[in-house]
Amino acid sequence: MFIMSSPSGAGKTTISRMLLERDAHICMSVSCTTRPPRPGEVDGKDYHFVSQAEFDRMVADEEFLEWATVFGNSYGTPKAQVKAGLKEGQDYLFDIDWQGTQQLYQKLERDVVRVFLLPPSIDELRRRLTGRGTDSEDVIAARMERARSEISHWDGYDYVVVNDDIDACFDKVREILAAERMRRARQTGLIGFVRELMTP
Ligand SMILES: Nc1nc2c(ncn2[C@@H]2O[C@H](COP(=O)(O)OP(=O)(O)O)[C@@H](O)[C@H]2O)c(=O)[nH]1
Ligand SMILES: Nc1ncnc2c1ncn2[C@@H]1O[C@H](COP(=O)(O)OP(=O)(O)O)[C@@H](O)[C@H]1O
Repeated sequence: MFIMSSPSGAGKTTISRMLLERDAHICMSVSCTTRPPRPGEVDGKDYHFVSQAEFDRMVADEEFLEWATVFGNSYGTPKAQVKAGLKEGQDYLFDIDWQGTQQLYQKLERDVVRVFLLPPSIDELRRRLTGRGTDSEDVIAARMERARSEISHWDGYDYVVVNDDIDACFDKVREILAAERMRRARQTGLIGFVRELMTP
């Protein structure tokens, strides 16, 4: 479970898309949200867009691995897809906030890798939010307001990467993923091979 969090606008979505395009072994954990779709967002791909009533039902029926309220909207990770995939060794990418990260870490610590992206500066963060052109000025102001408190949660992550140059940032994220895949505990497929090597 490869989690990427950042203050809104720092570049998680962009880096996630690059990773999904270039790494055939990881797929996205698609969250449910009550926020309305942005232009270009596809239901079932970017998010499952659901009503508040449907979200509340899913919470009551314990269908989420974790869920949280962000910017007044509800977001949650549906259990079913991820649990089944993990069992088969599938890697999942999560674009979730610090609250969700904490919940996943508490439940599934050994399977979790936590990466936090930082913007190179507060001014650049504002430029990116404005440049993205998806939010009104009020929403951007609220996201900027929240950015500082989100950044304060950076100590709940294993890795921190500054997203200045996009390609350099992407390379670093890929290196983290590659190294984490090489952890001995995750290479259970090598057990037979190592035994064979040790056999006199
Ligand atoms: N806890 C949690 N957070 C989520 C989930 N899905 C998205 N988020 C977070 O909700 C925040 C807002 O996401 P979004 O509305 O797509 O705007 P963004 O900040 O521009 O990506 C981001 O910090 C996401 O990482 C989820 O399933 N659970
Ligand atoms: N390294 C970068 N340099 C310049 N612009 C960037 C960079 N990374 C992302 N962006 C742009 O900043 C905006 C916000 O990025 P996005 O990936 O949507 O952020 P998030 O998902 O964290 O809210 C987008 O318009 C994106 O194209």
